[in-house]
Amino acid sequence: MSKSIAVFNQKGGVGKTTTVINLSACLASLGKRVLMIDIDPQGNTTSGIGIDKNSLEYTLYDILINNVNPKECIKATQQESLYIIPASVQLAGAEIELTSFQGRELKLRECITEIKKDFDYIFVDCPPSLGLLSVNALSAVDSVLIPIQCEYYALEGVSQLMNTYSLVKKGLNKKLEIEGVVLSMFDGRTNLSIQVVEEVKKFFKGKVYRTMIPRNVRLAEAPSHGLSIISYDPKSKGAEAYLELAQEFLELSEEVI
Ligand SMILES: Nc1ncnc2c1ncn2[C@@H]1O[C@H](COP(=O)(O)OP(=O)(O)OP(=O)(O)O)[C@@H](O)[C@H]1O
Ligand SMILES: [Mg+2]
Repeated sequence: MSKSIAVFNQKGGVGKTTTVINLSACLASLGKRVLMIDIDPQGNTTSGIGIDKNSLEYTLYDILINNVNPKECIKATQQESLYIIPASVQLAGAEIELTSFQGRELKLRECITEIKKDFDYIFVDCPPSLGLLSVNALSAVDSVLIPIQCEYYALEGVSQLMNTYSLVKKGLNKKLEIEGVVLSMFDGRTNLSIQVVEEVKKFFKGKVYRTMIPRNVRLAEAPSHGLSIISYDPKSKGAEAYLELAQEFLELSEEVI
């Protein structure tokens, strides 16, 4: 069994990268083989897991543009069973260079098809845009995981997000599903957070994970040490939450397959 998931929301700073790194690390700690693919030119997943973006021989750019074999680009991380295809700022150029390619929306799908059987889960960290890199991600995966930040305007942009999802599902990737919606940066002391939870649940019906990720300063600190939260501070509230999310994710995703 093998599943690929795009972590997608075109709104910036909602917790996509934090979720990719920490959910992947938790799943790896539970014995799964996990690959993260960084398709964001910001390269936050790459640096956040401790990889120096300036010392890379190959990145995702080389797979998409130079036809380098994906297997050559997979790097091990400090954690057992956790791997990454890194990104560099070169990817920003890929968005433009790809436009002249035939099958430009399907380059990442070709990549994932070649390596899928080597992993239990593949998570793709999308950039905060609806451009060609995000379309590549949505066209390549089995499902989409949507992080939503518990703040005012949380649902702003969700209709464009769902529109892009529907267009890709209708055209390029008919099997695409919604994996789940995760509420991030939750603060149970504020009415606003509680109100956002209600609204999001109303909008996404049964798709919202029971586990919510609290606002936790340790989660914000971990990437500057190049570590996931379970390596940086395994006793923190953030680590507890992502471990619980990993367990819930496993229960639900293995049910669907
Ligand atoms: N639960 C949390 N508690 C505290 N800080 C958090 C939490 N989740 C994310 N952050 C912080 O909020 C900022 C945005 O998070 P993150 O980078 O994961 O969002 P993103 O959606 O990937 O952003 P972008 O759209 O720029 O790629 C980061 O500085 C991150 O460390
Ligand atoms: Mg990010």
